[in-house]
Amino acid sequence: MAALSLADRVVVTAEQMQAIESRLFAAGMPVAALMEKVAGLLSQRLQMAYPDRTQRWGIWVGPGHNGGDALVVARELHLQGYPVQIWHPFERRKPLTEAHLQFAQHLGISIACDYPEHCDRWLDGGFGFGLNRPLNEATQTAIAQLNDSGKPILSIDLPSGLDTDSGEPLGAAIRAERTYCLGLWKQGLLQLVAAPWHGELERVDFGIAEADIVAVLGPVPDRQILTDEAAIAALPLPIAADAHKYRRGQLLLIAGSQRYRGAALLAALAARSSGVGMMTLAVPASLSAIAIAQVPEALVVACPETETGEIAELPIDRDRYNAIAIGPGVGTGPTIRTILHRVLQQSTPFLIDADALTVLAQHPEDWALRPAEARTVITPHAGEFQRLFGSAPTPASLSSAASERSLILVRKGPSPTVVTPVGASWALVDSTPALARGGRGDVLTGLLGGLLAQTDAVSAAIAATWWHSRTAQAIAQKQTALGVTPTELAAQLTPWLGQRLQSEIAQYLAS
Ligand SMILES: NC(=O)C1=CN([C@@H]2O[C@H](COP(=O)(O)OP(=O)(O)OC[C@H]3O[C@@H](n4cnc5c(N)ncnc54)[C@H](O)[C@@H]3O)[C@@H](O)[C@H]2O)[C@H](O)CC1
Ligand SMILES: [K+]
Repeated sequence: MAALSLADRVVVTAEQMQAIESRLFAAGMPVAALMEKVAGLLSQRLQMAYPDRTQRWGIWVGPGHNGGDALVVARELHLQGYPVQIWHPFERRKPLTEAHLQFAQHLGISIACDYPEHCDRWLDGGFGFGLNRPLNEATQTAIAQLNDSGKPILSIDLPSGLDTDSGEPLGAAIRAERTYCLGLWKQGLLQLVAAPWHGELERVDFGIAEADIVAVLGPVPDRQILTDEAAIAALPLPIAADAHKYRRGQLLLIAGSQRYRGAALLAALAARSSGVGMMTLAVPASLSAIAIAQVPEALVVACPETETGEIAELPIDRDRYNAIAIGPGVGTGPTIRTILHRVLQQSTPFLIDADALTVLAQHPEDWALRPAEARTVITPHAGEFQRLFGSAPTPASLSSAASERSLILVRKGPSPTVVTPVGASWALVDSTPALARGGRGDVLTGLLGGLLAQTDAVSAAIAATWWHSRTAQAIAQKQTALGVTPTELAAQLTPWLGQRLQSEIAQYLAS
């Protein structure tokens, strides 16, 4: 696998991108030359992706350099024989943008001040990382016209209107089919709130020197992209030659209730795929027969159950586990809280999800039971995060939750993100919306729990997040998004990883 450059991995705020850009300019790179280079690369990409020269391109041009980029692309597309229509509904513009607008006019490209109909596709060069205040009404109307046109929109750098750091629309935002992020990943694009707007994400590398990135972000940047490289390194592979089932990790998975039987099975099947050495599966007694039938390698503990079919108590006396996971389908009754208390007080690495998170959200004082040095992982979706911490998951709220509670946190949803107590984070860029489906969280919990028994908590979180999202993407590619059932996901984890690691496995066997 080719080593990735720092530019592939880092995530920046608007301020950081501006600081990096300023270093390039101060070192002698002319602003116009950089725009020419970046927009030239983008224009080549667009010509490759959209070779049909009968299709008319609409180019929405804003007042700043995002608009300048769009004008360079407009010029190149025009010169390559595409019909091009510019729309520039702004009175003022930066000098470089003005120069490109004049040149476009000189070339005879049609420039409209009012919304032009009859474009087959739009390029959004309205605003990029320079957007610094809410959009006025006229611009919001322009964005609505573009979004309502029904034509595909491709955004330059960011969908216009999105805040570069938070990913929130500042009044309105372009709903892009694809966003070509320029140079470095912008933090806002990787936030949950940005998901409805950015479409497919693609980065256009333009060769920013590592020294300039390091000068602004430091040698080990806090916020990183969750790359294949990082995830594969985080897997508990290769397995040591002296491995023994007890040394390969022992997991206690506490899951299921009469009401939610499937959750326990999905989690257990996924845990099995993690390669965990031994799994003890604690379920209500009435589920034990089906659990043994489905996951014969698990040591199934049939727990006494409450009247409502939840686990009443945990008939396990020794703590010999490398990790404990609780949550999928356990229910939220008082006995679950008692079990949670017991596990919280131990120092065993602990993964808490689903119903168990609901119980904790109802009793935040229970967090105090956790020893400070113990590793705790939680995997909330946005709603669970809101209930637990009282705010939507944002870069700031995620890192303060992780540091205050000393948590390794996996924020589920689009661009799932792993956050650590010391403020490091890894965001997966292109997850699949096909994962938004009941039961997928149970699969993630099982997989992560199994990995947690074998490796450190941060590695387990990184590896599980990547593994389960990438497997889902592979299923969606073959069987459409409709085919990404949690059952199929659990079943495909191992085959997909085997296929993905074929070259690594061959190298390992040859060595
Ligand atoms: N990163 C790089 O190295 C390169 C970036 N390029 C492109 O340039 C934009 C950033 O350009 P900038 O001029 O700084 O900002 P914008 O184009 O996003 O727009 C700023 C422009 O708009 C005004 N403004 C801000 N907010 C509003 C508002 N709400 N309503 C109206 N006007 C607003 C502001 O005053 C400015 O005049 C980056 O995204 C890239 O696309 C380079 O071309 C290549 C290298
Ligand atoms: K844009």
